[in-house]
Amino acid sequence: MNLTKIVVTFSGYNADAINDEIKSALNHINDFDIVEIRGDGFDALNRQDHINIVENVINTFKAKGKEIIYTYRTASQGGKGSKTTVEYQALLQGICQMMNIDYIDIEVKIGKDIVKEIKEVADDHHIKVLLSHHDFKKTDSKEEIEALFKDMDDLKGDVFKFSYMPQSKEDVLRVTSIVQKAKEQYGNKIVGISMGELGKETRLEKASVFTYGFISRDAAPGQIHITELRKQFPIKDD
Ligand SMILES: O=C1C[C@@](O)(C(=O)O)C[C@@H](O)[C@@H]1O
Repeated sequence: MNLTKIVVTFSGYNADAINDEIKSALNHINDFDIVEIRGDGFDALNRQDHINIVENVINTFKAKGKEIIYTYRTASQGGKGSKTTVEYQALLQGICQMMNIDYIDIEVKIGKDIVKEIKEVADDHHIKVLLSHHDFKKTDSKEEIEALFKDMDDLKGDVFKFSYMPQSKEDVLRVTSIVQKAKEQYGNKIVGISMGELGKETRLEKASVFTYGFISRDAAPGQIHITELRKQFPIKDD
């Protein structure tokens, strides 16, 4: 078994676009382990249409033995989501109550109390909590990233993930070394991404527990097609 799981991100903006991604993913079924549904991608749809898409993805890929992450990326973290904090909390809690997912992505900067309240609902439904932080402009300092992990640890996340935009090679190297160190400290639960062309190599490193790739179109700068990722992380039976 590989320690790094490949996550395919579905970033379609409506049912047709998601259906295309589903179809392509079914044709590449061995190239990924987990499906990430980006709920902010189809934020413009009404509640029932939103639920139908999520259910469709879950039903299709759970039957194939894949795990599911639900993510709603807010605009403040580089996503398309325009929900208020109150709406964000209600959406994530509702998804945990209704949907058979494995992980819920919670943006840690939303506020500790809100993270705790969403986590309570996730725990009740045996859903793992993936605490995330993104910055599409810069990379935080070593001290800031360490403080971020400390917060994620205090909040008892199952996975700690950050994705930063590098401005220099040093930013990329800082991310790589922090992921290694944090893995030693917290265990195999760290995902550290340096975005863009400059940071691409971080998506091929084995220290991260997940690596995110695309099937139809990239959901973040520097994302790699899942078939390329599978070459780096071949399926092993041991
Ligand atoms: O957090 C991540 C990682 C990501 O931002 C990336 O850089 O591949 C893509 C997002 O869909 C996902 O939620």
